[in-house]
Amino acid sequence: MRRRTSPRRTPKPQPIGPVQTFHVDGLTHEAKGVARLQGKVTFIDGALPGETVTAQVTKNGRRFDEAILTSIIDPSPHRVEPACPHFTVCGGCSFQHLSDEKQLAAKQDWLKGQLRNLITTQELEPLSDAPFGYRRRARIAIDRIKGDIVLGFRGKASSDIVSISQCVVLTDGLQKVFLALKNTLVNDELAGALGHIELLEDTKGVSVLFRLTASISETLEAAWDAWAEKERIALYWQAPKASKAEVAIAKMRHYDLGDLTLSYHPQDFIQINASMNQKMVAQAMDWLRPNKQDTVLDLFCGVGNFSLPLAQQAESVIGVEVQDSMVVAARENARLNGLENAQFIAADLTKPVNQELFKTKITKVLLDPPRAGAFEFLDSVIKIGPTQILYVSCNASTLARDAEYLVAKGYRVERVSLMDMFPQTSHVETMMLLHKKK
Ligand SMILES: C[S@@+](CC[C@H](N)C(=O)[O-])C[C@H]1O[C@@H](n2cnc3c(N)ncnc32)[C@H](O)[C@@H]1O
Ligand code: SF4
Repeated sequence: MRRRTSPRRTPKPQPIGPVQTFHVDGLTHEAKGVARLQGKVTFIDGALPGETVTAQVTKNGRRFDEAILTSIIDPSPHRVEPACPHFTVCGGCSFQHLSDEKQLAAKQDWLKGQLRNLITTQELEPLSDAPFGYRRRARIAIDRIKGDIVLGFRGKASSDIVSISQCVVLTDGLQKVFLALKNTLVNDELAGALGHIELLEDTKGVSVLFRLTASISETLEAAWDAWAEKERIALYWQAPKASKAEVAIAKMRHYDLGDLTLSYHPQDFIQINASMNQKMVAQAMDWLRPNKQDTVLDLFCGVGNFSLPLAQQAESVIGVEVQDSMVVAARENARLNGLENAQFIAADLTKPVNQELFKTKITKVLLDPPRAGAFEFLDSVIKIGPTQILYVSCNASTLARDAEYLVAKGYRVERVSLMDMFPQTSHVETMMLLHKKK
């Protein structure tokens, strides 16, 4: 069986200087302590503001140095014991050494900086939930290091795969299946044919997707199908070079959202934090307050995560999504939930706009784009002229760019919320409500 070649590795940083003492007075977005030595900024991974630490420089830059922490002389009162044994080496989390309260405060400070041209008197309204056990989807990397099979995530300081025995941000269901999988897989020939593994938990239970990089025998496949049945796991196989469409479409997944049920393909986008998703959708409904006078345009709608709750309250909803399979799922979701007032259009929102969108009088727009933002579609939104725009963003810098444009074209920022979808990581989600100026 042929094994894939490993991607080029970023080596672990090595000390290049003596151990020195630093006083830390700031924190970067990636949770690095900021200190100054003879006027030069040094970023120290693992150090917190207010601490006196010793560290060794690993990289000399023109404007700043980078260093690794060697000891903490005077710890911050906000330092906590990381809940995960892999925290210092795994790249998945960056904030487990800081109390939950201070993590949120650090994210708020950072977000205020990103949105400094947009928010003046508005408070950043926080939305948060459980700090651990929230992640219902994960991609597990697999590698062979010194002859041993390693399952885990990419490292903090290097691109090597770090072997994981427990991951406390995963849901309980995924933590259990990860352990069962790891114990069975490490000594099995399937490991040599895997590119990565995707774990997913939803209302239907747990599913595992094996992404193959080499073909395997029917006997091996049957043995793993039997394992999955015994563990009550839905198993998906993605053959080498197979597209998403070739992964058993018959076995759609589903998740509940309030009194709605949404089906989706296991490789479709869904929000990773289920309980925060419930809260986020509820907040969107509360801020937009759709009513029977409203036709709402839900841009980047996925399988209808916002469109369906909107359709329960608005006169009608039009969802737009680039992936045909998700548009089909969204239509099916509206039908299964008895919502006849939601229609879905397949369109690429970075390309010239679909004229169908301008035929109906749209009163409110919800935007939930990927990290690149929605800049290409903003002139069309302005032409549509909704009274309210609700922007949900996973990238504060593209949100700032897009919102500044909307403000320049006649909208004002009404409310902003920092949604802590991924506690322990530096990731920040934002919701912003804009109103058309009179
Ligand atoms: C952040 S997800 C939001 C999905 C949905 N609103 C939800 O809450 O589940 C962004 C969605 O935009 C879609 N998308 C990405 N690029 C797009 C484009 N150029 N045009 C339209 N949709 C796009 C993705 O397929 C994905 O479903
Ligand atoms: S992603 Fe999981 S394994 Fe990695 S540090 Fe976070 S909790 Fe630990």
